[in-house]
Amino acid sequence: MSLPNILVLISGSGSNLQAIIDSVAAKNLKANIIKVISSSADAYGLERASKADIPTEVHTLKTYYKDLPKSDRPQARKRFNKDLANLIVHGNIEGDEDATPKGHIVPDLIVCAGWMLILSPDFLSPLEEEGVKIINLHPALPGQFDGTHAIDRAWEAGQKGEITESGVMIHRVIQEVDAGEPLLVKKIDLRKEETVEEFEARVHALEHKAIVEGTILALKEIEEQKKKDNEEEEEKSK
Ligand SMILES: Nc1nc2c(c(=O)[nH]1)N[C@@H](CN(C=O)c1ccc(C(=O)N[C@@H](CCC(=O)O)C(=O)O)cc1)CN2
Ligand SMILES: NCC(=O)N[C@@H]1O[C@H](COP(=O)([O-])[O-])[C@@H](O)[C@H]1O
Repeated sequence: MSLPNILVLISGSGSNLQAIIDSVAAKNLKANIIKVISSSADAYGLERASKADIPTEVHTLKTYYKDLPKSDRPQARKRFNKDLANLIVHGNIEGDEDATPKGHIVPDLIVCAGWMLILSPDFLSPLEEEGVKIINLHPALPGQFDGTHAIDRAWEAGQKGEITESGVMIHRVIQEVDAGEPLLVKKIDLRKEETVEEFEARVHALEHKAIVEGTILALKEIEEQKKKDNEEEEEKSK
């Protein structure tokens, strides 16, 4: 039985990518990491991937924005998303099916592990058509602090006594940011006496568990769906 293939999207340090790499190496997470794509050329996660002999690509928005007037940025961002989808589905940004590199693999699952750009329908729709599932790690509870700087926002709310708990979640990626169905939610208590750095360290430790468990859950769902599809095909062929 071949292992499922995952592609990881990152933008920064890649500590969650490292948790996935380590879990694959320990054969806890039974999957192939076929590629890491970073939205930043400076992401340390690229080094983590290279050290693990995982192919990497850099796909930066600023490359598309270069020398453009701000009024042209929406169109450039549309192109950025389309090209990223083509890169993942066809192995080239043009989407040229005749130029798909030999041995190119379309992932079963994309894991957003600190990918810090909102993915538009120009990306989501082609991947959905290809049957590729996408999950995201977000350091907050469902509906609590969508978007960026969630850890800082949770800590500040805790300091004000507005909340007593936060958490991390692995959720399906839909157009509405951080609003996709959660696959996994892990809660964490907020402590008044704690600095934001101390809280952040506890959140990251929780993330590193959640990203592995959430990826395993997503892959299990994919495998179960594939089995069901195969059974339906067999029924039809009788
Ligand atoms: N369509 C979706 N795209 C993404 C989702 C999602 O659920 N749906 N999750 C995010 C990850 N994420 C939080 O978990 C997140 C990351 C970044 C942003 C954001 O506002 N990005 C800005 C740029 C911010 C910056 O440069 O500091 C932007 O894209 O313009 C929101 C949520 C991944 N994508
Ligand atoms: N909204 C998305 C978001 O805030 N993602 C956050 O980016 C960090 C990536 O760390 P890493 O690069 O060390 O894995 C993580 O804290 C993750 O929750």
